[in-house]
Amino acid sequence: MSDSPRDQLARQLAEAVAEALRVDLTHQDQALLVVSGGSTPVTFFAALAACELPWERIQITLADERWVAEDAEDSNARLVRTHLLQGPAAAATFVPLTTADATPEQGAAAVAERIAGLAWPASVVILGMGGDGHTASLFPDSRELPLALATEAPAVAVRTPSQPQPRITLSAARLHQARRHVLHITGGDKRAVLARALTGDDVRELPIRAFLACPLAIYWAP
Ligand SMILES: O=C1O[C@H](COP(=O)(O)O)[C@@H](O)[C@H](O)[C@H]1O
Repeated sequence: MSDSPRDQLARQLAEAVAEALRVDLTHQDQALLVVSGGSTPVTFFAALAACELPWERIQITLADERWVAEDAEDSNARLVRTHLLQGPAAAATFVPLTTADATPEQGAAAVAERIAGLAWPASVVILGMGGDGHTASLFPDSRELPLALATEAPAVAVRTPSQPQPRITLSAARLHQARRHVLHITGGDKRAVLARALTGDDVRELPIRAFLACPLAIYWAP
């Protein structure tokens, strides 16, 4: 791996996540890791896959997903399979957020049941963030945002005008069920969005605000 600040950050995050999983596995049989999709986590996934861990005792799921086929270019599950579930890490149990149903509304109940059966609280929830302040698929312009912020259901189907595909997201309540929360972001633009989020409290304007008090460990590089 090269030594750019983003690569260094990815390695530091991977080491911290691996250590958190090891600590939790000293007192529980299975540990759950919730990861985000998008472009930011690729180097982190590769760094985590290289860590020595009892992978067969680790469950991995996603914070959110586009309702697309698992082998689609923009599938978060595909990203996880390609970059994280490699080598010994392939022994982890990966729980995707899509079903064969045509829409997320049709598949949400089955996904919710699948998610509820995992080893909560998660050891770590790793969130990403978009330039609009969305995290997971909690988008400011989504009609389902108030539901996803308020419901106790594990997963919510989401339609978002700014996004080409329908999506499914873990609810804010479910994402809160973790021992540790991390925000993994890069670049000056996202730093500025985070700074704006820290100075206000309207969660519907910048949904990342729902997690700022978790507490949230910030992993940022230029
Ligand atoms: O759409 C999504 O975007 C965010 C941020 O992605 P990035 O490409 O800017 O890193 C991501 O956290 C989320 O899981 C994903 O579905």
